Amino acid sequence: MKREDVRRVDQIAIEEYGMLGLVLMENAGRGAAERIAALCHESPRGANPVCILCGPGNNGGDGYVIARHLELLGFSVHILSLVPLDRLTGDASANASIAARAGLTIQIAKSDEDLDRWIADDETVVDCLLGTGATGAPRGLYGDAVTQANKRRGLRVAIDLPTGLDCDTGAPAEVTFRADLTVTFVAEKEGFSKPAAKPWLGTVQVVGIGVPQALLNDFKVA
Ligand SMILES: NC(=O)C1=CN([C@@H]2O[C@H](COP(=O)(O)OP(=O)(O)OC[C@H]3O[C@@H](n4cnc5c(N)ncnc54)[C@H](O)[C@@H]3O)[C@@H](O)[C@H]2O)[C@@H](O)CC1
Ligand SMILES: [K+]
Repeated sequence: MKREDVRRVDQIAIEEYGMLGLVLMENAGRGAAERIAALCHESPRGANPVCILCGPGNNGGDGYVIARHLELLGFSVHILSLVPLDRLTGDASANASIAARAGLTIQIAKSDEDLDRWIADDETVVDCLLGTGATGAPRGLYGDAVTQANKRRGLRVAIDLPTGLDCDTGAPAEVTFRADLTVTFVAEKEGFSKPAAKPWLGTVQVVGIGVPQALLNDFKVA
């Protein structure tokens, strides 16, 4: 599915079907947390604790939901946000605020040194940095975070798509998150089928976010 179409599905679910963005994000985050937990339990590299890297948009918002559900599933979780929480908006801000009030550990990384210090070598790293709203190669601290994550020995899980991968063309940026598992929402993104994308995706699992079948049919999603 093309980036534009998958974003339209979210938009139509909200604007025409009256679904709440928060509900879609909850479904996305909960589904992803369950897949991450299953992977950690079955893989010898599946470490607990889990480090969740959160970016500025709704992909970051998914990360706060994932953290809350992983804690409920018995994981020790910490969140590294690349932006101060007061810069978040909408559903991402709401979920960050819930996570903060719930006492989840949230650190704000301001430099490459922070990232180096705070991402442990053997923990599972979850990439909620950039999703379908990304344009171009990861800039600044986003590139640094991907580089640091790729150096670690633990499992890596990308949420919706690996940061740095162009989801329409499948072309990786010079710095692209190298996932063992990509949990993607609604449908596989168009670029995932391209040979260039394969080394960055790992196993791909699709998680539904609860939008009605009628809407999926309009976009020819099985
Ligand atoms: N209601 C919805 O729309 C839903 C969205 N979902 C999640 O939301 C994601 C899309 O969220 P957004 O549209 O907020 O987009 P992103 O979360 O991808 O964030 C986009 C923002 O990141 C920054 N950015 C863009 N390119 C960058 C680059 N190359 N380097 C550094 N910073 C960059 C810009 O500030 C941009 O506004 C999806 O991938 C999915 O994970 C899910 O929660 C399901 C529901
Ligand atoms: K991501």
